[in-house]
Amino acid sequence: MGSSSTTHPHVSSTSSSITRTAVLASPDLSFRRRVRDALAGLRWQVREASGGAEALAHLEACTAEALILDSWLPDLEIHEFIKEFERLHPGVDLITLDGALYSSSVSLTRSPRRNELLHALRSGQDVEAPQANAYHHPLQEIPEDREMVSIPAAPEPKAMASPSPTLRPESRASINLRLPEFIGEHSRLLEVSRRIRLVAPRMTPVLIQGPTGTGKELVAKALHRLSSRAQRPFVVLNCAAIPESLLEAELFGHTRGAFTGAVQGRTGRIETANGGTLFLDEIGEMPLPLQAKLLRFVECGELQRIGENEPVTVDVRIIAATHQPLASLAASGDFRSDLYYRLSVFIIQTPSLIAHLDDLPMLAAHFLSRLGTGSPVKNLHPSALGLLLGHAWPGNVRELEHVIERGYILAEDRSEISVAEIEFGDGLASS
Ligand SMILES: Nc1ncnc2c1ncn2[C@@H]1O[C@H](COP(=O)(O)OP(=O)(O)OP(=O)(O)O)[C@@H](O)[C@H]1O
Repeated sequence: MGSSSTTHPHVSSTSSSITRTAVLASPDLSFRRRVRDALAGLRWQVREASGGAEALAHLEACTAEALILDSWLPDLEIHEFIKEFERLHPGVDLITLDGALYSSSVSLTRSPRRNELLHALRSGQDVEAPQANAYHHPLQEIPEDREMVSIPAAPEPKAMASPSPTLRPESRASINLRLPEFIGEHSRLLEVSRRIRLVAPRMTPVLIQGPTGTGKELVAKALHRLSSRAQRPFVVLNCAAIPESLLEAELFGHTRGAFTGAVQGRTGRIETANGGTLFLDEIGEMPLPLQAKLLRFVECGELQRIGENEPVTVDVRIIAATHQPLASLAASGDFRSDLYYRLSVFIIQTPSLIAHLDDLPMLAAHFLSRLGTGSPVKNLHPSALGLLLGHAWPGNVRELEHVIERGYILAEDRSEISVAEIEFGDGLASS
């Protein structure tokens, strides 16, 4: 795409006929294309990756001399990605874009290729001279021997909620790193991320099982975000929150006058999710007669709105979640076993907080830093942390999130949350 065959004026004779390879990891397609074009003129071959797993796969498959890394990756937590990269590929140069200033800076290992790459990146983005050491890099763990220079902003700001690229099925998914939104390093949590990466690009139905507040909805959203359906709707239906009498109409939709009170027609959640993902939360609460109708839809992709004879074809990926032992319910006849087998082709189990209690300090710090946005971050006094570590956590991570928020508010303008500010779900102060 528009690559130039002329040598860049800023680049010396180091630009030879030899083709070198750089891996470029960024979810931003237009940024990748700009950098690729800029480097092509300097005989750099660029292998593009939309996520971290794909970048690691490229690095394994080719002899790359540099990795150019965006400030955010959709599938891997960036600090851990960098650590893994440096462990596996110590000889490969790393260029990182600064997230805080929005890609206005890069850090780069010192190497003979440094100037050439920098000039190429700048030429692709039409910028001024570099300003050495002009910013504070947000990635604390980047070694200090990396030089900081400025390049212009390229990618658009990325938020977790924004559409992100699909993981290609061939992306290496078995790497033992977590997705950015999952805080914690316990092997059971890493397994959740691994499974999400493996199954997200596929149509396979997924059943998410785990106690309340363990991140089942977080898993469903990540599956959608990393699928080819990411730009299409993600629709949630909590089967426990809607009265049984209304659930069918909510799911399948109805025509005007289909039943008493149906003063106008309504599109059901399945149709609303067309092209995207339908997340059926608390599927174990779905009444048996409705399970039969859902099974029909799962089997043939057709549904009938209440009051209408013609079936409608809808294309949705179904993700279901439950805190109940669905296999036991199916065995006892309280849940349709045929539907159970249809929905549970791939199971992701979210662990209770007690099962990964070592992650509690990290999770608490994460929630505190989120609460501290725009104001000084508060810390937990060691005795308050000890109290948290001794709690049973029936409400899991959600309960922790709420306990931290209460403590944060109760600590008023103090920078430390003490034992006195730790209140568990019963609302009683701990002391
Ligand atoms: N590993 C984690 N890292 C960061 N946040 C988490 C993690 N696990 C859960 N959370 C947070 O905990 C809260 C509860 O998560 P979520 O709603 O996904 O749980 P759930 O299992 O679906 O709960 P329920 O069964 O009650 O619907 C959310 O704010 C979510 O972001």
